[in-house]
Amino acid sequence: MTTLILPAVAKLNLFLHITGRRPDGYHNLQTLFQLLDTGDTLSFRLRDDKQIHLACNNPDLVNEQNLVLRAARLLQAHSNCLQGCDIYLDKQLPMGGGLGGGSSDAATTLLGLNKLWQLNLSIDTLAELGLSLGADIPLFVRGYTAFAEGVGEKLRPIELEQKTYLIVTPDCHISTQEIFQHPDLIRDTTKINYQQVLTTNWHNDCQPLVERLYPIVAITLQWLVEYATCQMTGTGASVFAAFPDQTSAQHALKQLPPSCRGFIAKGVNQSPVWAALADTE
Ligand SMILES: C[C@@](CO)(OP(=O)(O)O)[C@H](O)COP(=O)(O)OP(=O)(O)OC[C@H]1O[C@@H](n2ccc(N)nc2=O)[C@H](O)[C@@H]1O
Ligand SMILES: Nc1ncnc2c1ncn2[C@@H]1O[C@H](COP(=O)(O)OP(=O)(O)O)[C@@H](O)[C@H]1O
Repeated sequence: MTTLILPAVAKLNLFLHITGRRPDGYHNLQTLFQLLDTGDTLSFRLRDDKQIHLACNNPDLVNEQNLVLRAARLLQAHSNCLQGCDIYLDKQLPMGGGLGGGSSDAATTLLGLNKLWQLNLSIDTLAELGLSLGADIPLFVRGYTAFAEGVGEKLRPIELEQKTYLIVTPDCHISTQEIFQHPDLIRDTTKINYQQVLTTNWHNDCQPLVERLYPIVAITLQWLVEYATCQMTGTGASVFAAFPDQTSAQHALKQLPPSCRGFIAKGVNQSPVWAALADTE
């Protein structure tokens, strides 16, 4: 096998509870990660030399900070691999929107190159490598909808109804770091256990602060709530609502405020990257 084309799907945080702050400044959280069926696509082509090249439909994303390149270089160094690759990233997901696109791209890169370079590293090892690059990456490496604790790396799979979601991203960029460092962030929510996940009050502790700092997010939620119960994902700026079917989601999407991007996606219990990897066997 010398080429591989794999999806890198988005996630939603159906709830995001912040339960404390660790000595290293990171926050302990409890979150319900819902994987979606929609996202970016990555193509990998094997090289016989050690070079790793990235191309992308958005040229601004071609730089050493891109999580795809960082993941590829980390894996190559970790495994002392003598091969390289050409990677093409077809970027479709809004960036910095709380949808985990960058993390998902990184996870798909780890999974894809583990296969292409025939490294046979375990999923635990790939998840650990991923965690050193970002808190959300283990989720996408493991590839199942999950209840998460710790910084989001302690994952327990959970089967959820596969609902249709409308995801709306207002035109603003929110830094995850800014929100976590803010003195007014709610960081003392009572912990729940796995048995309480489906019955607890689903909310996002970052949402009140983000609505205050970025009024465009509050306005977007006010627009969406006219159609369905809605919430913010991650540290924003994207918001989402579940709809009973595709038609009603389409109806709301057609009325989207001009400054927003929106798309419809289905919740899935397993990441499509696993089916795509299985197809290559
Ligand atoms: C909170 C979540 C929920 O999904 O938000 P989104 O990024 O998706 O919006 C994620 O776990 C974010 O994951 P990720 O975006 O990978 O965060 P990282 O790069 O690891 O961290 C960015 C910065 O946020 C802060 N941070 C992040 C995660 C965490 N549990 N506590 C923190 O305090 C740290 O200051 C860190 O330097
Ligand atoms: N492949 C990538 N796709 C998107 N963003 C990336 C990528 N690599 C690095 N980044 C950086 O990571 C930041 C967060 O990206 P993303 O994962 O899309 O958002 P979030 O963490 O809010 O869900 C972006 O603002 C960008 O600077």
